[in-house]
Amino acid sequence: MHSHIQQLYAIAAKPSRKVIGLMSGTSLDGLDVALCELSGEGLNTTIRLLQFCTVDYDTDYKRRVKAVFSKREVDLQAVTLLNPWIGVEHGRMINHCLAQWQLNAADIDVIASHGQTIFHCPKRQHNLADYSNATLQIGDGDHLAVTTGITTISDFRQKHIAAGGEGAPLAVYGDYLLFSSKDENRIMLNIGGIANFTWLPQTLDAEAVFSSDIGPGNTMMDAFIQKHYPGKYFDADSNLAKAGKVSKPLLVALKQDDFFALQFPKTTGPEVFNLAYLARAQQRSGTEQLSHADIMATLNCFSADMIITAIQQTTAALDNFVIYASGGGIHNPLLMAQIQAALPDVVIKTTGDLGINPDAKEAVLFAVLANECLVGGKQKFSNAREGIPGVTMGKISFAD
Ligand SMILES: Nc1ncnc2c1ncn2[C@@H]1O[C@H](COP(=O)(O)OP(=O)(O)OP(=O)(O)O)[C@@H](O)[C@H]1O
Ligand SMILES: CC(=O)N[C@H]1[C@@H]2OC[C@@H](O2)[C@@H](O)[C@@H]1O[C@H](C)C(=O)O
Repeated sequence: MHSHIQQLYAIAAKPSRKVIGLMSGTSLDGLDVALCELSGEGLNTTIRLLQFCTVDYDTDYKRRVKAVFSKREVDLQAVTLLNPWIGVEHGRMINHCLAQWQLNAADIDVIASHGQTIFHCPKRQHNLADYSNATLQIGDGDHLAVTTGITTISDFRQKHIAAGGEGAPLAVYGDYLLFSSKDENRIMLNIGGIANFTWLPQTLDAEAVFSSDIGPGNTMMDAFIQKHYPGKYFDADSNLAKAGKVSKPLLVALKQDDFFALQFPKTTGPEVFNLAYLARAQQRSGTEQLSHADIMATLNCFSADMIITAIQQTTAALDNFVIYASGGGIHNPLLMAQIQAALPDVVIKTTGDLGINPDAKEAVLFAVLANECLVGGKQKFSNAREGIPGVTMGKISFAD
């Protein structure tokens, strides 16, 4: 047996594994690094979040990635150069975290890397008969493995697409395994650049659970701030949005998109929900002259309303469910207040109440997927009807 396969075998046979989960999302704010200890597999998975940090991207990093991020036309050389460059940069960031945590590469069993999505394109978006659902994450796993000296599992989304899914959201796989409960119906709501949710009925019925994107979370608000307030990245504490007034005509126009009429599950990204989308809605509604504050108030309300509608559609016949929120949007007080006001009887907690720091939740998800890649498979979780194939995801890169 090759020593690398032997090493994987040994890791899989351990009573518990130390996995670093990585997530770099659509907000491009930083790399979320979650050191997890996992044991078991499938519904018997147990996890402890040992360490978490977000390594902020500097202006130069953001500029490089933004040059190719969610754009139809880019410099192909830039994409080719960024693929290994991001792998190495993420590797260096992990090395920095390990030093801070006073750990060595040898203390870690595997890294689980999401990479950086630069384009997400389900079939209904490109509409080209010869092509399937497609998504592209860069930040190559081999470069991460060599830079850190740690076996790396990466590029999780391609298998999902190969097996019939849209490549996202993958949250359902981790949420179902970690957060399903016989005691209550749960909505796991993640408000990142794009908002998504997982429905976890207390029946634990694998055929009924699903996750779906909802629409914009922070992405349009962030893009607006970055364009009009150079040097700022988001509307801290919703201060600008709070100073404005929601424009009803603009809000109505923003909600007019075929995406919202589609059944769950569905996926989207900043390729759709961006400043061009806002400009078209302003033009249609004759609201080009609105103040920045009014536009931000309206974008905030747009994100909140679509989240509220998605939750109401999913839980229509139920009043006993709890929302567990995560993602950067939970730090946006106006957004959260609007959701709570529309669902006054619903308890909104965070994944912190379930032992997982809400800022770390997505990085933790990839650690769970890596654990499933190594030791899972006995618990066949799938729902082909909902585009949730029962497959193992991730590609393995060795460090030498
Ligand atoms: N204090 C705050 N006030 C308002 N918004 C905030 C605050 N802190 C964070 N945010 C929002 O959270 C965003 C970061 O969210 P997060 O890290 O979940 O994004 P992501 O992981 O890139 O997203 P995705 O889930 O789409 O991949 C920021 O860009 C900002 O919009
Ligand atoms: C293609 C892609 O990177 N999608 C992300 C993005 O960020 C939020 C939402 O859009 C979600 O669909 C997904 O990430 C999470 C981690 C997921 O797959 O569950």
